[in-house]
Amino acid sequence: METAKILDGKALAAKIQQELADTITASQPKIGRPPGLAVLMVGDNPASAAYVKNKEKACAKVGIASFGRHFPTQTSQSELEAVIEELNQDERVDGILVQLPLPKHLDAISLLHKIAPDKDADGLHPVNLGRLVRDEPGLRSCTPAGVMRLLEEYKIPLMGKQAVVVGRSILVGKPMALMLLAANATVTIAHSRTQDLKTITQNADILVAAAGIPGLITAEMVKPGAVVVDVGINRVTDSNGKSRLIGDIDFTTIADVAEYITPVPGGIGPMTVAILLQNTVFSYLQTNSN
Ligand SMILES: Nc1nc2c(c(=O)[nH]1)N[C@@H](CN(C=O)c1ccc(C(=O)N[C@@H](CCC(=O)O)C(=O)O)cc1)CN2
Repeated sequence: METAKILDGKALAAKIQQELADTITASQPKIGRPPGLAVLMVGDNPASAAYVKNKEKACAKVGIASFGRHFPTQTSQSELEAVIEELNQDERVDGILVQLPLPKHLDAISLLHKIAPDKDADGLHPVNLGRLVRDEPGLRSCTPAGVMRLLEEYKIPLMGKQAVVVGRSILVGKPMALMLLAANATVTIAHSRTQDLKTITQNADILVAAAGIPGLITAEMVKPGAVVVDVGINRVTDSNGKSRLIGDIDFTTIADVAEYITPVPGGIGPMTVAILLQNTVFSYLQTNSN
């Protein structure tokens, strides 16, 4: 087998961002304001701070106004709920998201419930997850929707294929499985308690690694010719003290087995941000459609 073809999320994300910028330029004179996104960040997690900065930079690039707020670690649940309620009422704001993970004393799920479903830029509100379960239009979770968009761009067939999702988080694993199912794949979800993971992954035509465990998927766990999507974003420190980002798969060896593969960085990460912007513009256009 030749070396796998790269599913280039960075290039596709740039294309989506350009399309969104054009849509905003065309719509803004009629609507009278730009789309707005509010990213709420609590505490000082350096990775989260970098992702939030990245999201705000991407917003500025396409013409989305940022209404982000940064709160100290000790902020209470009720203070955050009040801010979300205020943003729900703010007509300049089309999308709201709470950057995850949150400090331990906060209940993320109950905060997500407070976001107005039509401003739920992350697609994590129960109403939007329900719409996904029922195959109805709605705001979709950014990372899995980014995976689907990338597979579509490269015309990867999904109908009737065996898809295995490793990971069952509400952010990625569960919505990912539902989206693959909606595309008529036969879906298996594996997780930390799965026995004999290798036997399951070896059967996958489409393998999505979203377990948050660096290098979990190795070449012998991959079916020759499979499409391997790496959702992992793990920062590790080399023996020489240098920090770098790696995914959940052993990229170098799997590239010799798979037909398509996503890199980290440059794969699903940029797609997550592109879909977030897309969700915000979708809400903006929906709100102002009459
Ligand atoms: N509320 C949310 N919280 C979190 C989400 C999310 O979708 N919604 N996902 C992750 C973090 N994340 C976005 O928030 C995210 C992570 C990584 C990237 C990205 O573009 N990564 C680059 C590399 C960046 C680097 O060098 O560090 C890449 O993969 O090429 C974007 C978004 C958890 N929290």
